[in-house]
Amino acid sequence: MVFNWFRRQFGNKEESTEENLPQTPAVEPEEKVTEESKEEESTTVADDYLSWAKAAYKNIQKQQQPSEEATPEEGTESPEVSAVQESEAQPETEEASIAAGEILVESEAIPKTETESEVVEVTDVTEVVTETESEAVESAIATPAFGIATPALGIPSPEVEASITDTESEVAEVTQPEIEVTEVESEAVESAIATPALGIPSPEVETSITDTESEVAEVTQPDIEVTEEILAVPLSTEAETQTEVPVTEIPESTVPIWARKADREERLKRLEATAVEISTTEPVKIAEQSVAPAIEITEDEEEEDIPDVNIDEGFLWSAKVLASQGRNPDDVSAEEINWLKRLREGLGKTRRGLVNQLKGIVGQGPLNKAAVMEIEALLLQADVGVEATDYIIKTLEAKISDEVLPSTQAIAYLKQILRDLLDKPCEKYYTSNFFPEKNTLNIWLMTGVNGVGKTTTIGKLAHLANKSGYSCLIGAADTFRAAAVEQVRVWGERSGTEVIANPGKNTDPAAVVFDAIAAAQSRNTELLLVDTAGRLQNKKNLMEELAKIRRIVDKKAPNAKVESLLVLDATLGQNGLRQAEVFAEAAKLSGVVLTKLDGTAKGGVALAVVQQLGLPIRFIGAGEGIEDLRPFSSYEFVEALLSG
Ligand SMILES: Nc1nc2c(ncn2[C@@H]2O[C@H](COP(=O)(O)OP(=O)(O)OP(=O)(O)O)[C@@H](O)[C@H]2O)c(=O)[nH]1
Repeated sequence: MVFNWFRRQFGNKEESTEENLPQTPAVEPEEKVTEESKEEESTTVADDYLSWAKAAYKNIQKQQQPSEEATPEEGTESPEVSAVQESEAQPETEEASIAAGEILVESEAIPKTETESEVVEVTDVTEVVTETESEAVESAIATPAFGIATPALGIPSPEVEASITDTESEVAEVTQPEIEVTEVESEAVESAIATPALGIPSPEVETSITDTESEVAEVTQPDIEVTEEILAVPLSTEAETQTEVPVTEIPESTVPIWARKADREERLKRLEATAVEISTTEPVKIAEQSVAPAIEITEDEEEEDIPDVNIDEGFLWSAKVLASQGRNPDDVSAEEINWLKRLREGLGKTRRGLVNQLKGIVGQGPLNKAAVMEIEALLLQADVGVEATDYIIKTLEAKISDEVLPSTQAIAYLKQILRDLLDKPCEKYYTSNFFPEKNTLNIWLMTGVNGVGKTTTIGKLAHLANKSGYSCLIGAADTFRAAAVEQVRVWGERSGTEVIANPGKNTDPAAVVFDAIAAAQSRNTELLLVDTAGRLQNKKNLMEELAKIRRIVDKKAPNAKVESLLVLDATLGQNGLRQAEVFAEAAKLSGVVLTKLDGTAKGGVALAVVQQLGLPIRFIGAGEGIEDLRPFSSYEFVEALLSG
């Protein structure tokens, strides 16, 4: 099942309406935690979170099982899958190819599964010894639907070669009894059954498949006569017609008959005369179904790469954070746990500076004026910024003038103030949930000066979108800097996302945006990420260019959901905010992506960004890896910042 990272939930691709969305995780739990924390920080949650953590751990183990066992998820009948697997693993099948290999002197050992190119080949069915085995191989090959009976042991069978490409697939001609497997063009899914006939002709079958329909294109010869000697194994349960492979005679000689030149012509004639007419679209479906699981399994193994999860201190902390947000342990992925661990590690520097001292302050007794002043100094040092610090301190002072705040509650209350501050922009002007809408063109314009991590962020977002089930495209519209397009391309490759670019010099970025939108529209892309120039000769140029891009977007894609994200480098602290103000003026910004939160003691800048720019933080980056960017959650951020 796809885990939608933008929505932070498992779910099918169709659930995309706002109404279906869960509340921003931070809101409810925060309130809950705050109430509970009047006594002790999150007591109920603390009591429960261990059982929650255990349940989540079991759930994650369960999630990891299917890919380990390579069980198909859907759309495939399990017998077919196991058939594929068996056929790969069975020594008998192996023997079959070896045996066939003996017959076909020239033929190379053809792998049964070429996983990388999504090719499945199964060869040399002839030698399959038992009925079960041949069935297994056959269903893997998807010949069943052709209704061709496959002979066992030494009895000829048709040579079928099927290929499925993006738009078409073919079952290639069987021209000779020899095993002659032609590798069909790359990017194809190829099923090839090359069954050497020991002197017995095979039918010729040719099938072509298109996106929406499949057909057996040519059947050159009708009716195959079947002799009693044939161990006809029905290949299909679904095919309405079954045809059995003709056998005229089985040579007694151990020398394969096909090897005798004299017989060759005669066999070819017989082959033509016995070609089978098959007319159905079923075969293709079965072929696809049969092949698909093998590919899915491979992709799972190669791409999903579910990280190991151990119940360590980081796991328990992550579990507590997720449980506090009302998350269901059955609905949590290993990646979420790992991301929270990374975030916490990333914010370690800021936290160590802040928390230890905070604890020192609040540990001295009820929060008083002197303690508040010390907290103020700490916040300023953590680059929270003057405005945000003023807001926090004022709120804190108001609280302590109303009631005496026991030291045990001080940090909990401070956390609540920080969360409120971070969520403030979403109260009035911005939506709290930020995600691409399904089945709609979403265009996200990415802005920010060079070096802040804009390209990296685009790649990470594309990766996140792809793994969350969105179709994604990147438009490389930063044409001002020569290397920018190349960098975007690299991230496009890394994330498996196509990049629309114009390699020409001094290309108009608006033209690239135009092309990218056209491409996105023709492909029904759901998320188009547009890289824009980070620096121009002056502020006026920058503003003009961004405005022009926006005009093109509005004109060319009036129905698209357009967002504009500013990428900011957390390590720049307050200095980054000055750049941000320029962009905030130039582009109608929807939010901020804060990068490089790892390895900086200036993580507090997130609060300054929100307070000074009035913009919500939408994503945070805490590392250079493709997985190191996730949607922002004020709750998780504050926990990672202040939970020692
Ligand atoms: N530690 C850390 N490094 C990051 C993060 N995001 C990006 N970087 C690094 O920052 C550097 C600049 O990133 P880019 O994505 O090239 O930045 P850019 O804004 O596109 O800048 P140009 O490439 O100059 O246009 C790279 O070395 C990235 O690996 C992050 O979250 N954490």
